[in-house]
Amino acid sequence: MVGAGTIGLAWAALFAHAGLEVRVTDPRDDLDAAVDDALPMLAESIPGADVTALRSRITATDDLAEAVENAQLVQENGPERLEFKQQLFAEIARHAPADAVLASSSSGIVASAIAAELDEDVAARLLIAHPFNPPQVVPLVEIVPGATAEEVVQQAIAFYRDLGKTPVRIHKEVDGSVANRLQSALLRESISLVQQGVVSAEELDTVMKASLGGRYATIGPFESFHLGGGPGGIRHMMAHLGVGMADRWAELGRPELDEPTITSIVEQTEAAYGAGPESYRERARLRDRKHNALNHALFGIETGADATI
Ligand SMILES: NC(=O)C1=CN([C@@H]2O[C@H](COP(=O)(O)OP(=O)(O)OC[C@H]3O[C@@H](n4cnc5c(N)ncnc54)[C@H](O)[C@@H]3O)[C@@H](O)[C@H]2O)C=CC1
Ligand SMILES: O=C(O)[C@@H](O)C(=O)[C@H](O)[C@@H](O)CO
Repeated sequence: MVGAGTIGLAWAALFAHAGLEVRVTDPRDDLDAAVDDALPMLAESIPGADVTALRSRITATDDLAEAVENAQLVQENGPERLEFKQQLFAEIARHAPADAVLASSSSGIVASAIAAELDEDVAARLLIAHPFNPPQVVPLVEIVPGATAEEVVQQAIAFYRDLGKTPVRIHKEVDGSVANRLQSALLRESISLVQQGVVSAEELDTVMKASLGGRYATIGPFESFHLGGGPGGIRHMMAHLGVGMADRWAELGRPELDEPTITSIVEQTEAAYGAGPESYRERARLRDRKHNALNHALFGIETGADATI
């Protein structure tokens, strides 16, 4: 595990819960304390996890070479800067085994860009394995190959599936892959509606949770449109509502994320959900309890070898 921040520590707890020996490396001077401080809340959000058992499988070291020297898979969770990740993977490749899978959690940087200066055999082992925060709760991992060898892609998909995740292979490298692009589109319109005074930030969240949030946890956008068409399905929906929906695209907002907008969104969000470490812990624990209950309900319904959420 390279990088022990929000995502790296969460991955470390999940990997450890799966019985893996995890070596976490990060230059932060409070690395051991960061692991010890994060584990109780992480364990609480992983059904059946035990803090002591997790900690026994996690070794923290500021020596990257020591951390990756025997790794089967390296999960990189460093700062979201291309040059940084290029240098980091060059160093990882120098010390990790020649057959190690090299995965980056990156939200928007593509594997081809990270591997641009790396040898072909290293690029063939490098891919994006992008989680959604928090990785130990949200099922999705977007598997986005670059010049990655097919057997490495398959190895990675199997690894994250065995971890209990829902890996989805993305077939083309685009900034933000799929989930983040969808999230960006939604946030853009959300900010536009709040900026116009149509709803407050908290009211928008309620609209989302009371409609699309639950809907898209159970059926996706296309199945939803299909079922919305009744027996006529998506064919009827396209004829019936498709044109109106397309016309509305021209009306969607393009807000500027300028200082007044940022201030308004921040003030409304903090007024609704608090701010600071204590508030973060309280809201994050609530988030994780609700999402785990949802996971249990959804996975409990669709069981069997080909269960998909
Ligand atoms: N925070 C989020 O919601 C999500 C973030 N990601 C991605 O995960 C990656 C990490 O993001 P966060 O955990 O949020 O960032 P973070 O800022 O919480 O953690 C980054 C960590 O990298 C460490 N670091 C800096 N230089 C390093 C080095 N040379 N070697 C090892 N570690 C080093 C820092 O000390 C820090 O602990 C990014 O690529 C981000 O795009 C992916 C999904 C969600
Ligand atoms: O929201 C998430 O968990 C992921 O989509 C992310 O990659 C990050 O939050 C990212 O969107 C921040 O820009």
